[in-house]
Amino acid sequence: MSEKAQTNIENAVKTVKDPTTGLSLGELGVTPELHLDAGEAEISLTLGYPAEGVAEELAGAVNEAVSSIDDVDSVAVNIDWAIPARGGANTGGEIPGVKNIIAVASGKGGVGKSTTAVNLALALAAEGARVGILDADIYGPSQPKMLGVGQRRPEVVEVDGKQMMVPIEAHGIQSISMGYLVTEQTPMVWRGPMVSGALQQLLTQTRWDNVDYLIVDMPPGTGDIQLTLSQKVPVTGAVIVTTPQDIALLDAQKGIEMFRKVKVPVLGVVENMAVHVCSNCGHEEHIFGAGGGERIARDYDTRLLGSLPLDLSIRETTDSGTPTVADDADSAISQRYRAIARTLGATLWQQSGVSGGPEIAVVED
Ligand SMILES: Nc1ncnc2c1ncn2[C@@H]1O[C@H](COP(=O)(O)OP(=O)(O)OP(=O)(O)O)[C@@H](O)[C@H]1O
Repeated sequence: MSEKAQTNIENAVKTVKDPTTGLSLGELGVTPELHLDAGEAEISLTLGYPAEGVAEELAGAVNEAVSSIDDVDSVAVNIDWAIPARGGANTGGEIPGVKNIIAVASGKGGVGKSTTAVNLALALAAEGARVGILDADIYGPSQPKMLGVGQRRPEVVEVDGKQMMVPIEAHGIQSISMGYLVTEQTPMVWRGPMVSGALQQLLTQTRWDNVDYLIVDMPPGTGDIQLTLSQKVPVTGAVIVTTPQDIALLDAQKGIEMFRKVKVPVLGVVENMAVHVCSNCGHEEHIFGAGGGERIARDYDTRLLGSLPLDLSIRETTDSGTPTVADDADSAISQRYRAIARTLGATLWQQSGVSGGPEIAVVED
């Protein structure tokens, strides 16, 4: 194949739009790898986010862009991904075996933060990433139940002379939780002082196995505990979960402001329980109000990553130990979680390397 045909192919591929970001592959900095043999073109693309759900669509678009080029008789497209490590935004140091840490937080309890965190973790895995989840909610750890692994105890192994916990695998993701370490009988008064030390221990003494994304299910609220955690943990970015009520949105704003103070980039907002679809007649109703997530994302110069409906199946599946995405990764609701997961991955990929990160600086009001 001529050099001209090769250049034409490269140029054509670079104009193709990535379905997740809407940006062209050229704008995303993706360089196609070409193997040309007579009229046969084999094109390999490596994205920086897990893209299982859109790989076929993207391959089709590349195929279409290239097949009309002179001298090209057949096209084969391979889509793959290699997730870069973006490092932490503060001085907590790296966590062995973890590339990116994403804190999932909410200003207020009960908005569905843990449900969103676990389904997001499973969605990232369904999209083709290696994922871990760390349940940092010491007062009400819910991940063991949501993942259906109850109060199991992690195995402890020695690595380089150090005692390390082996995460508990469930539905294809690695997990560690305060719930594996404390029992319901652990007195509440012990828990407060334990928080920061215990979390640090969970982070540094867990033998994460080659994780692209570690989702941290943060304790609810924006008090001192959360502030300390966001400073101690080398968080790459944060996701804020909110419901559309004004009161929840106000708390979500506090969450965004908290992460800003400690210079952790807010990757976006997830609006949970955004709309109720009647299971009898299909009527849609915004029982908690409409457009709140969009508004807060706009006001705070971040993005709405997506919305989830108030849906009985989310509660039933997640509360029974097989969260929505693990139950059926292709259902309409799972597709929503997966779209959020892709956008999240792509946002992190495109975030100019915060690796090494700025020095932590708490901005005083
Ligand atoms: N979109 C949804 N539709 C229906 N039920 C939901 C949805 N999201 C969460 N729930 C349910 O709401 C309850 C609270 O959710 P969850 O425990 O995730 O909230 P949380 O914000 O993490 O709470 P806390 O801050 O108290 O830990 C759970 O029973 C969960 O199954």
